[in-house]
Amino acid sequence: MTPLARTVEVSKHYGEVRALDGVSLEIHAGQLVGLLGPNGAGKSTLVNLFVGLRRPTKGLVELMGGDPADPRVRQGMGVTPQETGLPEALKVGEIVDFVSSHFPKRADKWELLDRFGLRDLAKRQVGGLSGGQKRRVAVALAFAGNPRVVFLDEPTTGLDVEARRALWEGIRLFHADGGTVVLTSHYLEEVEALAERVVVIGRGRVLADDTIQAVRGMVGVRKVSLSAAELPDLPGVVSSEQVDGRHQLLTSDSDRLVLDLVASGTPFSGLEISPASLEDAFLAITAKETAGV
Ligand SMILES: Nc1ncnc2c1ncn2[C@@H]1O[C@H](COP(=O)(O)OP(=O)(O)OP(=O)(O)O)[C@@H](O)[C@H]1O
Repeated sequence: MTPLARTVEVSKHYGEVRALDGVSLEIHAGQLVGLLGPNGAGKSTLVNLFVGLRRPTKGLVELMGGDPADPRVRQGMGVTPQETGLPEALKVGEIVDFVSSHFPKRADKWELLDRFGLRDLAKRQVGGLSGGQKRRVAVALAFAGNPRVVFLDEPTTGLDVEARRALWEGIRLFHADGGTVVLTSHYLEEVEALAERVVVIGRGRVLADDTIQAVRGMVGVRKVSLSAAELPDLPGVVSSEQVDGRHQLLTSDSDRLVLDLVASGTPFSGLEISPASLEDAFLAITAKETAGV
């Protein structure tokens, strides 16, 4: 099956900065894909390449079998960039009319506003909206041309829990109708709530491309912290550092680590075990990858 969007061995450099490094990815029709990664991982760069806002330094990017910079190809695509500016003097309904008028297959305005819980704001001037309301309008606009595929770069940034859920619902409805969605996020919870497939990006590379369950297992590392003069080599440790005189070890099997530590006879104190942050988990995946595990 021809992918709806794909990159083949794509690299993108900004001067000395290598934002993407040999990324090959296929997005198929009907998929809801989450691009997950820490700050600076390359997620926005990848989205910008897919939607034709940037050109790759090396490699191939295709959207619906064509060049993403081609206006005919772009008609089938919707995007909400990470940062958007909306004309403050226009009303929400007017902006929807304005944007959808650029597309041959425009979405029904009221249906679109309902989908994203925006009907009550239709007659409000954008300049008077809260940051979260503006963000919801910006995301809804990605759907104004009845696209086949939408790219949403951190769609729920700055939204409270209720607004986030309303937005997720709008995205789910589009997907349930057969639409394809690619969204970026820092939050595993967000990707978990929406996506079936997760692509973990780190330092410009694809670190994992799997189901949400598999990625959750991969990032299910724990942080074991303790005080000890010196630690022996412990199996299963993916990274270790000293913070404020304490050892901090990341492992996917903290029970095993503690048993090995006790068995080694090493004196220690102040043992604490906590779930690792996603940031730590990414580091762990990166460390595994570097070690070729
Ligand atoms: N226009 C630019 N000029 C120079 N460097 C850039 C530019 N855009 C991005 N970069 C760099 O490329 C790398 C990847 O950035 P990118 O914005 O794609 O990451 P990201 O995963 O979207 O991060 P975030 O989650 O913080 O938005 C970073 O090191 C960033 O500083």
